[in-house]
This record gives sequence, structure tokens and C-alpha cells, in this order.
Amino acid sequence: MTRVAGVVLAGGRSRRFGETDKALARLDGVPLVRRTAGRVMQATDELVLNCRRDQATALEDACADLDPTLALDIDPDTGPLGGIWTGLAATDAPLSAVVACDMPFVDPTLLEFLVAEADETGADVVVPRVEDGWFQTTQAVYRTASVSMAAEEVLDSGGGRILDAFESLDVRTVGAEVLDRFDPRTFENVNTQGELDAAEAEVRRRNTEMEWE
Ligand SMILES: Nc1nc2c(ncn2[C@@H]2O[C@H](COP(=O)(O)OP(=O)(O)OP(=O)(O)O)[C@@H](O)[C@H]2O)c(=O)[nH]1
Repeated sequence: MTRVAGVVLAGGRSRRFGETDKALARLDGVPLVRRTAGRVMQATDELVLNCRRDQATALEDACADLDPTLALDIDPDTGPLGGIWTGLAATDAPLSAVVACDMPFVDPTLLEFLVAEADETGADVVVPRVEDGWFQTTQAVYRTASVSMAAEEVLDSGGGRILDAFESLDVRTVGAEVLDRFDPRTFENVNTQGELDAAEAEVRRRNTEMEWE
């Protein structure tokens, strides 16, 4: 089986969240980054944690039990594209499942599905495309070497989005008819304190449901 890195992106500034780094905000008593990373690790073989240097100690501590490899932004504030490039550069696993740290309901079985698609088809990118046409580039599987190279080219040319790198890559999309099989909240992300509160309510609901089972 092909080795897969789980690359968790946490280098954002959390401006909409407020004063604190949302990666460290607690959901169900656990830092958001740790919760997301734990789910990613259910589908992958090693954890790569991407963040800025000033976040490194706190985030590494939060995920210490998962033994992360830190991938620190050389050029901070280059958006998710910079984070993806930095994260991919930190692993020699042939495939990488890239997930934003603020997606607490990421479905590990969806990541496994995306990995299997990449393995079977040899594609560079297997990316969910939701009903409104939006590419879920921060919950996708990337062929580490080719995507890293393409992302670097976009960054070198002053470019902005991982989507720009897709033009030179073999990209497979996974549509709504397939995505319907997975957790409907898998792409939900936490940007604000209100969204964290809503996620907390959902986790409580799920915990209660489990107690009754
Ligand atoms: N390395 C790195 N990751 C980033 C950067 N910007 C966003 N990300 C990550 O990409 C994912 C999506 O980020 P957003 O929620 O859109 O942005 P954010 O900066 O975290 O939050 P806002 O400041 O509220 O927009 C998150 O996991 C972020 O940590 C960046 O400049 N560098």
C-alpha cells in the first residue's frame, strides 16, 4: 500500500476568529488542530503539521502524542497555497492528504476513498467538487512530488492559489453523487467563534447519540 502523509494546515491568521489562534481553540475539550489531526491520522501513516514559526511550540505540544513532523512556513502569509507547498516539501510519502486544521468533522473514510482513487488512477490531484462547483482544495489528496513542484512554480511566478497549479496537473474531481456517501459535515470549517459554538453543539449531540447506542 502506498504510504500517505497527512498534511494539516494551520498557518493562517484566524482573523475572523478573533484574538486567539483557532487551531488551539478547544472543541470537546481538545484543541481544534489535535482533533482534526487525529481524524486525518486514521487514514494516513504520518502527520505533517504546517504552521508559522511563532505557532510551532504550542501546536507541536497540542499534537505531541501524534509525533508530528513540523513544516514551518519560510514565507508566511502566502495563503493555503504556501502551506500546501511547505507541507508537501516536508514528506517523502508519495501521496499526501491535505486538510485544513479548522475542519473538525473531516471524514477519514472520505480521505481513504480519495487516496484509493489517486492510487488506482495515478492522478496528481483527487479533489472533492461540491454542488456549487467549489473545489475543496483543503480536503484533498495530492501526489506529493508533482504537486509540490507545480505549487512552487505558481509561488515563484507570484501567484496565489493552488487552483492555478491544477492547470499543469492531472486532476480528478469527486462529485456530489459520491460525496453523499460520507459525513455531510466533512467540509464544514470553523472560521468564527459562533461556528465553534455550533460545532461544539454538534459534537455534544453526537456524543449523546453514541451513549444511547
Ligand atoms: N501556511 C499557511 N496556511 C494558511 C495561510 N492562510 C490560511 N492557511 C490555512 O489554510 C486553511 C484555510 O484558511 P482560512 O480559514 O481561509 O484562513 P485563516 O487565515 O485561517 O482565517 P482568516 O484569517 O479568518 O481568513 C487553514 O487551515 C489555515 O490555517 C497562510 O498564509 N499560510
